[in-house]
Amino acid sequence: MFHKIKKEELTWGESLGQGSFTKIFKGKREEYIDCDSHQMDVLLKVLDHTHRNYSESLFEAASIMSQISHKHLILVYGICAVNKDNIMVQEYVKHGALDIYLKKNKNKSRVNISWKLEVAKQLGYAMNFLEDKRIVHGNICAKNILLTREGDAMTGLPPFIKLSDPGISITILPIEVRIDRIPWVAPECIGNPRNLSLESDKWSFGTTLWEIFSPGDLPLNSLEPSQKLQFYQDYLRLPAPKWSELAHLINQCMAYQYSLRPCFRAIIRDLNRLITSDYELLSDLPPSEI
Ligand SMILES: N#Cc1ccc(Nc2nc(N)cc(-n3cnc(CCO)c3)n2)cc1
Repeated sequence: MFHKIKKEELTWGESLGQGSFTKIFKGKREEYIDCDSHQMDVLLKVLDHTHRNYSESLFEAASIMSQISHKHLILVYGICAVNKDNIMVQEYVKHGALDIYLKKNKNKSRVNISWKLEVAKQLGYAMNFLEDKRIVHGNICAKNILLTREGDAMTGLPPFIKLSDPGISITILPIEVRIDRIPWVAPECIGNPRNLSLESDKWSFGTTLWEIFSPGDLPLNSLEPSQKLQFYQDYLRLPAPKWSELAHLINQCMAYQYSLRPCFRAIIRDLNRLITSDYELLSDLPPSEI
């Protein structure tokens, strides 16, 4: 399951925003290594009191991430559940969530094509690891990608990302939330969330690729819920990026027929082809032209 953390071990820091049904805070965790104490930066993900009924799902998310270890998966130290509070304690990732980082840096030369391809490839490695272990994540999106290292084009140091926990499972969330999460939630999961599978993670990966390469836009952000539903009923596609090979990979992942979606080994191979392809032609285009 997961390690139980005592409230006394934790010191609360600044609020860092919120996830779905959770608030996140920076914190410190006191821990004793060979009987002298160490203070470690942690991220405290607190379930909203109004959604205490979801605590089991938060614990399930913590448990899944605690059972596996991979360099591109977030490290979860454990859970602290005292009286009304349900808190997931995880490693503090220096640069926070990718969706916010992309918005803040959308015209910065640092966040260029090779930077984005490197991030996409690392996410592919994390997903391939989960696929090999038959573990469904269920909430792949740029908001759940955390940036450990920004990278530096000058020294050729690549960025480094970690995939966050999935949070409250889509399988217990109301239909309104599923519709609101179109186009990240795969079509087969809208009618019946129990269709959540390794294949639906591939769909979400495609949407996340679109996010990474869009200049900080949110896909279908301007659509009403009913229009989002119609988007799926009409088998529509996201606006294709100009880079046709990238558009092709996104559309393969976002195949309405889930058996046609490529495995992550194939996705990584295609990403490597994009990396070695003549994208130099593209790299002097402004990001919005990709
Ligand atoms: N300014 C700023 C700043 C904000 C956050 C962090 N660090 C951090 N570490 C984590 N382990 C998780 C998250 N996190 C962010 N958003 C979510 C909700 C969606 O998962 C989770 N952020 C660092 C700097």
